[in-house]
Amino acid sequence: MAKLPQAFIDKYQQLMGPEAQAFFASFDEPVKHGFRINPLKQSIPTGLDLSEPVPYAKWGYYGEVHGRSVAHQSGAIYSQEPSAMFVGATAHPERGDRVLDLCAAPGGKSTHLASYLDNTGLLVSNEIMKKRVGVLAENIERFGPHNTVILNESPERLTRPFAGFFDKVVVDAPCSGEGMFRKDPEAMAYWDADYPQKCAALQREILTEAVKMVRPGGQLVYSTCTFAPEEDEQTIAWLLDQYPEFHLIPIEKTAGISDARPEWANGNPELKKAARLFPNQMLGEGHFVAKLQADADWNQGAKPAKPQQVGLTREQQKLWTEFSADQLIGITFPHLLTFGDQLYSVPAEMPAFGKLKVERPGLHLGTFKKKRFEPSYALALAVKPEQAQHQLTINHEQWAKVVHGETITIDEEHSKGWYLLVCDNQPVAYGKLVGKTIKNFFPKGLRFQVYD
Ligand SMILES: C[S@@+](CC[C@H](N)C(=O)[O-])C[C@H]1O[C@@H](n2cnc3c(N)ncnc32)[C@H](O)[C@@H]1O
Repeated sequence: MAKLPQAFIDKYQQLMGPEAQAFFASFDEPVKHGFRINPLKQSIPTGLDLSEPVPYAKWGYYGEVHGRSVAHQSGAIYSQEPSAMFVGATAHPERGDRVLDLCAAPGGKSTHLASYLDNTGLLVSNEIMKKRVGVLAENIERFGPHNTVILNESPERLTRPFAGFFDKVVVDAPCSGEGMFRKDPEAMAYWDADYPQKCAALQREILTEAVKMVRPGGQLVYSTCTFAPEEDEQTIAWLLDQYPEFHLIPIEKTAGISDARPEWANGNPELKKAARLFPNQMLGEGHFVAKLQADADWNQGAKPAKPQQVGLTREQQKLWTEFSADQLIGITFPHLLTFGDQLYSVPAEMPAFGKLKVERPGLHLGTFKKKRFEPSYALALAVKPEQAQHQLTINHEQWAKVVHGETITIDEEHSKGWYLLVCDNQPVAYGKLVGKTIKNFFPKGLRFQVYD
């Protein structure tokens, strides 16, 4: 039996009454796993069990995929707990939208939002913690979107360049994590009876900044993975009070997802429009999700920064043009920018970076070396096999060597140069062929051993 904190038991016993027993019992049930397939990739990996779709989440399935599989490492799937999928499904960006994921690491919601955008519009994926932004960048680069900027900023410092800028702002807030108790019992060690109230104070600070970046008539999606009313209904009740220009939009609820509980806040019946995901009522760990729309006169007259200027030196342009003409088919990157010797494709609508802390100004295309261009791992994962002029299919054993940083040899000779390495129909890296040997360029920091 899960050893839930006594103060937690007392609190939910009082809030839920007879329903509390089923809620507590659900903490002894097995964790429900899930994954989403990546629509930005050309094909679905073979061998996945797609028999149990998550009914409310486009691309979502119940089940578990191994972290050291080709499907996972190539970004063809993203492992995500099923109730967390309800956040992206609720935000549901349209093609061409400008979207901000304000609290983004490790990237579950961002990759889902990128799936909807389908390489159109702009996704700004932000994470305040330096030590978490690296894994966010890794996960996004594996997923392969072309239109994503990754920042490492506080919400407050984003509000100037992005004033009234976004069609959709997602705040997947830091919270007391009660919905993590089953998956990660250590989350209970951080919890005490005052923790939800402390988190609620931080959530209000974050929301105060988030609303400044919503365009007139734009939307805000707020979510937590906790059950605490202080952080859920009460936070939204506070928001509606502070910002009468924002209104809750009803969310379609299926598969055991239920209305939020006005009686756990100030009784405002509007709060029912938000959603509660309880582990005893649906197949997932638990979440709270609210969707709000701003009035058309909200943030009228706000002035975001002008678009980022781009451009390359003549030598850089020549090297990139040669590389892309030789390597890429039907795929262009018109807004190019270098940071040092690193080449990036910057989404066209991105406001000027100014003094923002930038983890990735866009899709990393590669590195300019003396008189040559070296493609990046991120580019390999952002290209579909049909878009690659030169590719080599490798088998699982060869893939295991590539991700471990070893060279591999092939049977036939091909012309010397860069090849997109493809395993199970998924691009996995670029390699440089010399004779029958493929030199390894798999990033040192990401190397791993497939077999124990
Ligand atoms: C629930 S997690 C986000 C999970 C992520 N959206 C996903 O789906 O993978 C909340 C994030 O908020 C970040 N955070 C913590 N304090 C913050 C603050 N003051 N402002 C903005 N974000 C903060 C945390 O570092 C954490 O990565």
